[in-house]
Amino acid sequence: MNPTRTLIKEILSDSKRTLFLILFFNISAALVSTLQPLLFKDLFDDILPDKQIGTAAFYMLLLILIPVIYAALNSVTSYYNNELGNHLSKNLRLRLFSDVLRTRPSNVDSIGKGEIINRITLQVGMLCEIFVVDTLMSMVSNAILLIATLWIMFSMSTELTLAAILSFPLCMYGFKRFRSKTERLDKQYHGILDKGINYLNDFFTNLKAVHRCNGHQAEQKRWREWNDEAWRISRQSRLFHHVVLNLVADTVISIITGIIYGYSLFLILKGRISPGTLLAFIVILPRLYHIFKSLLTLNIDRSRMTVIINNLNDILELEKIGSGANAPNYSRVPLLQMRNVSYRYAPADSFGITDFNLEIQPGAFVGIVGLSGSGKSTIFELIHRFIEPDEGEICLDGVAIQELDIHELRRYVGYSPQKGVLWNKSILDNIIYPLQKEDMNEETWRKFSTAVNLAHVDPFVLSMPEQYDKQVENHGDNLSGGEIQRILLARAFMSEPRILMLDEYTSALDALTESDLNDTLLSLKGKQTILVIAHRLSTVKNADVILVVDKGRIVEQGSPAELLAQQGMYYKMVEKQKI
Ligand SMILES: Nc1ncnc2c1ncn2[C@@H]1O[C@H](COP(=O)(O)OP(=O)(O)OP(=O)(O)O)[C@@H](O)[C@H]1O
Repeated sequence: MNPTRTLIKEILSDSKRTLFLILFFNISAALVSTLQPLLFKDLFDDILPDKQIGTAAFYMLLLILIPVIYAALNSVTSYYNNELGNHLSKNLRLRLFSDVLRTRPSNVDSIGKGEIINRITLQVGMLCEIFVVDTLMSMVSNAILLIATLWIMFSMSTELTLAAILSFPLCMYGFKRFRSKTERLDKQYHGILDKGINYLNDFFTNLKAVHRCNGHQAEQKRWREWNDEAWRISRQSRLFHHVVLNLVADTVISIITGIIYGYSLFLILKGRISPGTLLAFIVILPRLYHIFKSLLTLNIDRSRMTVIINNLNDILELEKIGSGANAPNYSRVPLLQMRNVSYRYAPADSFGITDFNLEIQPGAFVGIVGLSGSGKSTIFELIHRFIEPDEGEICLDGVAIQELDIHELRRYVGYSPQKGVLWNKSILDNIIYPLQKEDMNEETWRKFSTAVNLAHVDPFVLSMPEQYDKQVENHGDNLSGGEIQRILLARAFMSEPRILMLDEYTSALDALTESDLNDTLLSLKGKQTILVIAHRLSTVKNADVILVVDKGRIVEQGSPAELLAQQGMYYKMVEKQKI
């Protein structure tokens, strides 16, 4: 099953009217265009020799009108082609985007963000253009035109028509051989564009680092290298498409046309065809070969489409996050359990989390501490289902988290991550995300007001001239680290989660603000479960329980006083942080 092809069929199934209109105007244009050679034949064989001046003038008028009508019919066809192409590209993009939304963020990286951007935008556009304009419609219109043209040709001279169509299998053989080469070149061409967009994406994310580290020359070199490669591939591809293919096709066609003209002269001399027939053939032959050429390049277009379709299949086939159907019980704070949970980021990694067993009582305030890279954030990533355990299970009130609706789970369990980024929108929009200002009602404004109070956002926002309307630039460049942390914290409070997971939320805060936020967490104690990862141990000094994680395992567990008395790892960390 090819998911992109199935999707295209699905989308086109509700465009039957447009498809019918395209077919109708195509057939009309084909029929109108075949009249011209017939008129020429009549004019030169009968009307002019008989000196029927009035009829000749009428024929001349028709000869002028036919191309105009043909062009008008083609314009209408193009309009509907365009409509169909736009309908297809819009719906393909919508569907691909919704698939990306349902994909685990780490899986998105397996293709690359830049690559996905390129595929969803440019490649979808190209696919629709090639598919609708060059392939589907070209196939239909050329097939119709071919039938009409051959019918007229046979009616004028069977032997000349047979000679003219002999060239078809010859060209067909020649073009078949080019298909694999086109496919390879197209794959390279799209690959290099993907790579370029990925690089630019990376470059703009690191723009400040480039300036900070004087990386101008290094980046100039990388960009030049990409351009050199892109130029080489694009040159090869264009040379092949425009020069080799066109040259070969046109040369073969010209030779055959020359032979046919010579043969027609021979037939005229023998009295087997009239000069009018020759004239009609002179008009019709280029058209016939144009049809042949279009039908033959269809093969090439199909291979170009295959490359893009395979790229889109990669996106549609990315593993989606499964969702259960159960809704969590918002009226209570749940018991959180991790039973024998193990997870490795990659098979070769020695650990992520190993054999983790944990039971967190409803309403507990839990501090999670440990050395850098010991696996603390991995716990939160597992609970929020960004990753799934290789072994064991995580339960809320005895229900495995996979059985809960994924969106409900993420509302029920709030998560403020260590490396959070802001949207380039206002501070208000960032806090209420995913709500929008126009969606806000009395209830959500109440939640907003509570959230900004709890996160101590007011003190810095109200001192700004634009206050909550202040626009965030470059994902937070115009705000301090501590301000960003408080905005993200307020966002986590907005959904009033039953479990709140905060990863290093005070790392960028001054001691006074940290102390205010510690008071906030104390005030929430018992009302919701709070899990806090912290390197600054002052952040978790009020915790009921401290978990000390080392190399993916819980090595110590107990109240701060108990752990201090044990004089183990926690004790050493506290001692080291004393001034
Ligand atoms: N997305 C990932 N892919 C592969 N390995 C990862 C990924 N994220 C984390 N790791 C690795 O897993 C281990 C645990 O990482 P984790 O982020 O859980 O540590 P941490 O205790 O939160 O560290 P820190 O205190 O520095 O934030 C580390 O060795 C880290 O390099």
